[in-house]
Amino acid sequence: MTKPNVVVSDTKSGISMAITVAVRNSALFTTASQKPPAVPGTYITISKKKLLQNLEINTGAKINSWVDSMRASSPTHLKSTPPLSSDDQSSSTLHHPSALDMFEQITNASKGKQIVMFLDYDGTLSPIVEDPDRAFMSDAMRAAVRKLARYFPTAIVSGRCRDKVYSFVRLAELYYAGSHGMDIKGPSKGYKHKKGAQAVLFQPDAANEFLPMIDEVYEALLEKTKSTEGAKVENNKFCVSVHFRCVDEKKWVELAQQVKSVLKDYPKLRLTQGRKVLEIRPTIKWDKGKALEFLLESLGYANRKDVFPVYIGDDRTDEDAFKVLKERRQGFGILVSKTPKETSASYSLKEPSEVKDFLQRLVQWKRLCLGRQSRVRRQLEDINAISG
Ligand SMILES: O=P(O)(O)OC[C@H]1O[C@H](O[C@H]2O[C@H](CO)[C@@H](O)[C@H](O)[C@H]2O)[C@H](O)[C@@H](O)[C@@H]1O
Repeated sequence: MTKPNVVVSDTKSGISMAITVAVRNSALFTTASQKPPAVPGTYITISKKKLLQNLEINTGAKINSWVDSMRASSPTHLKSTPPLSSDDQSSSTLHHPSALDMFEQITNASKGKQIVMFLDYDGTLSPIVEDPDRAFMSDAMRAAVRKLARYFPTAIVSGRCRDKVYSFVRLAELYYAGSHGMDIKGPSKGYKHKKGAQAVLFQPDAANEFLPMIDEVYEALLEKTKSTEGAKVENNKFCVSVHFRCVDEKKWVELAQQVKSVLKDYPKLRLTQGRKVLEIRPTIKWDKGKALEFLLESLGYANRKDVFPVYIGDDRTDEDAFKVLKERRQGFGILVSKTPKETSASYSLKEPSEVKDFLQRLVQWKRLCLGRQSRVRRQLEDINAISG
C-alpha cells in the first residue's frame, strides 16, 4: 500500500496538517474525483467536519490494529499459533540468520573498520519482565558490556528516560541515548574519548519545548487510566509509556481508548507501539535512527567509510535504526526475537542470553586480533633490529 504524505488544509479555519494517507483502503477518498494527486505534498481541500470524522475512523481502526498486534505477540497466542511450514521457516532463517552462526562472516565484513556498538536495553540487555521498574540486567551481562566498551565505542539507545536506563546499566564509560534518542549524553569525565570525538550532551531543541506538555499528558494519563487494573503509566521525560502487560486482555481496547481520549487534545503528540506498550512521543523527526547518526557524527565518523556500526534491538522502535544502517550500507542490525518478524535488521539473536554470548565473542575475537597484531609488530621490530 502506498502512503504518501498529503498536506490537508481546511479553508475556513486555515488549519493545515500533514497526514499519511493509506491510498488503497482509504476511507478518505471514496470517489475518483477525491483520489489524492500522485505528487506528495500537494494541497487538497477537505471540510473540517469531514477531516475530523475521517481521522476518527483512522484512529479507531488503529486502536484495533494495535490491540490485535499486541495480542498476536503475547505468549499465550504464540502457543496457539500454528507452526510455520518448513518452507516458511527456511526462508525467514535465510533472511535473518543467527548472528552467532554468522559470526565469522560478520567479523570478516568489519575488517579494517572501527566497530561501534549500539545496544537497546529492554528485551536486549535485560529480559522482559512484568514490572518495568524491576527490569534489571544480570551481572554477567554488565560484565560483558563493560568489556565490550573497552574495545569498541558503545552506546545504549533506549525508550526509557536516560537516568532510569543509566540506573540499570551503571557503566559510566558508555554513551546513553534515552527517550528514544531525544536525550543523549557521552561517557562521564575521566573516560577517554577517541581522538576527534566530541564530548556529547544533546537534546534536540524541538524536544525540549515538549517537556511541559509531556508532564501534563503523564498526569492526565495517570488520572484517566487509574480505574483500569494493572495499567501502568511511565514518565520517560520526553515521552510517556502506557503499559498493557499486566492488564486483562479483555480490557486492552478500553485502555487504548482511554489513551486515545487523552491524546485527542494533544495533536502535537504521536503514538507508537512497543512490546505491550503504547508510547506517546512528540511529533518531531527524531528517533533511534537519528540518534545513531548523531552519535556516529559526534564520535568523528560522519562521512567515513571505515566505520562499522552494529545495532542490537528487539523493538519496533529499533527498526528506525536498522533502516538507517541499511540505507547507509554500513554495519548491520541484529533483531532480538524468538520468532521470525518483518525487520530491516540483517541478523537475529533469540534472547538476551544470546546477546551476551555475541558480545563476549566479539571481545574474544578483538583480543585475538590485537594479540596477533602485536606479535607481528614485535617480529618486525626484531627483524629491523637484526638488519640494522
Ligand atoms: O527502547 P527500550 O530500552 O527497549 O525501551 C522500550 C520500553 O521498554 C520498557 O518496557 C518494556 O519492558 C518492560 C520491562 O521488561 C515490560 O514490562 C514492558 O511490557 C515492555 O514494553 C519500558 O518500561 C518502556 O518505558 C520503554 O519505552
